Amino acid sequence: MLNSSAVEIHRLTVIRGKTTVLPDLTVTVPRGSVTGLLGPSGCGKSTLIRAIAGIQVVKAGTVTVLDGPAGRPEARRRVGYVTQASSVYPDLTVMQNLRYFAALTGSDEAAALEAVDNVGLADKADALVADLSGGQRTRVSLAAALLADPELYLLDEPTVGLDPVLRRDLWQLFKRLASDGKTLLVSSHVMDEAGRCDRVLLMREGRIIADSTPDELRADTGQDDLEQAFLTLAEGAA
Ligand SMILES: Nc1ncnc2c1ncn2[C@@H]1O[C@H](COP(=O)(O)OP(=O)(O)OP(=O)(O)O)[C@@H](O)[C@H]1O
Repeated sequence: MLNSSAVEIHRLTVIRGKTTVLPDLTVTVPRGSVTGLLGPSGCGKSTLIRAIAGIQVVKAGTVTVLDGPAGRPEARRRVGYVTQASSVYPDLTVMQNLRYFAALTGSDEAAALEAVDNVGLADKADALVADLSGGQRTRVSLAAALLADPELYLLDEPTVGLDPVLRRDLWQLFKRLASDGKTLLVSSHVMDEAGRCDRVLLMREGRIIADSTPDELRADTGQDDLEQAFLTLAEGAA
């Protein structure tokens, strides 16, 4: 039987340089839902996502992804990892990139066009990736990930710098993917994005200070505004 968690992390410790970024972190990510990883810049969100993607050296603890160790070759095919640093070819156009990724994944031209449309880049289909903004490049990477149709999406700040309409559209896309049974872990430092998630992990200084639904967060802190809820929790944790 499938484990109900797509990701299970037990007592993870990660040291980067001289800093203990994740001191002793235990958390799970439920399947078939959108989990937000929220917290201020530098709190360790990217490091945690890297550990789940299997590309982070870990000092101690275990990271189980889709019922096996993170980073094993079979898991890499089933996990779509979209980073802030774009992983597409700058000297190709958006569609040329997507055709390339479509060929790799056995998808067709229609699927490539649909992926470009899904990330709101139809009007940039013929633009060189080198000429796009950082947020647009991230979305080209996201479109490439969509073509691979992974079970688990690890999205590191996919909505950074986007206007409200595009942000809303992307969150609707994430919801659709989750309703198709995909698992999404989406990091952001914008607290109002927490309200769009099924579950929210609030991080501060390498620790999870809340693992909850948005409604539970509001009820537990007595704050309607999730930014205020975070501040209440952060003060309590300090
Ligand atoms: N290559 C590195 N070497 C040493 N320390 C690093 C390295 N990369 C990150 N760090 C440190 O690890 C900590 C966590 O960084 P991380 O990128 O995981 O945070 P984050 O929450 O994703 O931040 P942001 O929202 O700004 O991307 C920070 O204190 C950062 O300075």
